[in-house]
Amino acid sequence: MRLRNKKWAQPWLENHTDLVIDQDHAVALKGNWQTIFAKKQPIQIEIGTGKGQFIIGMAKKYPEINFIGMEIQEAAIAVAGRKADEDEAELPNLKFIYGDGAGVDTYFEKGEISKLFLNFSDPWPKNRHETRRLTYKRFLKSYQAVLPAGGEIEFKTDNRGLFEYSLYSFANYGIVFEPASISLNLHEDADKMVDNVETEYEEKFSSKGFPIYKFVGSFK
Ligand SMILES: C[S@@+](CC[C@H](N)C(=O)[O-])C[C@H]1O[C@@H](n2cnc3c(N)ncnc32)[C@H](O)[C@@H]1O
Repeated sequence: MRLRNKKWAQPWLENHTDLVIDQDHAVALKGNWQTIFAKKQPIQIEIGTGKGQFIIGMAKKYPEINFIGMEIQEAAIAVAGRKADEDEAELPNLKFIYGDGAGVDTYFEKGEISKLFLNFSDPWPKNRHETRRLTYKRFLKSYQAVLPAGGEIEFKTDNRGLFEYSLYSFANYGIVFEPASISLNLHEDADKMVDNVETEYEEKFSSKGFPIYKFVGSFK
């Protein structure tokens, strides 16, 4: 997803550095993320948060967890941040990082994050772009570096090719597959939908009748 540049984005981000943290500040916070939240509680992150619908929904639903949405595109992170800022709910358990998911291990210490979400990541279907996929082994290595042993990764997509590739990538990396952790049509699975928080892409594709694939696994 490429959003058009937005003139207001850069000045807005400069005025909201307490909510949307830039890469330099994120590196400086390594090991001390609890200090910027109102309450000391587990931190979960989404990489590629887009316009923020999922992470804002999670922050509302689970006030006992701190959430961070990470996004590489300026226009998208500004839309997400502004949406959270203008929401009628106070969300002291939500922050954003304007940064690259590849650098996640430069922002967090091992165990500082308890769970990681990847939602509708860009599929990069050409073989020569494999290294850009957020489920490529280089990314998995950096996720493992910030999660505790047994830390979970949750992945949703509408893209069957990316899903198949990612299952191989997870298995090759040694991510543990729990029983019943794979869904090939999430929205037809009432049990798994109970706790589901929809993303923008999920809403768009599921409303057109496309199946949504979901994987939950954990690092050793
Ligand atoms: C297809 S959109 C999905 C947005 C949202 N998660 C959803 O499900 O509606 C993928 C998002 O991932 C972001 N992204 C891609 N590579 C990234 C990276 N290396 N680090 C952080 N964000 C990234 C893109 O800029 C884009 O906003």
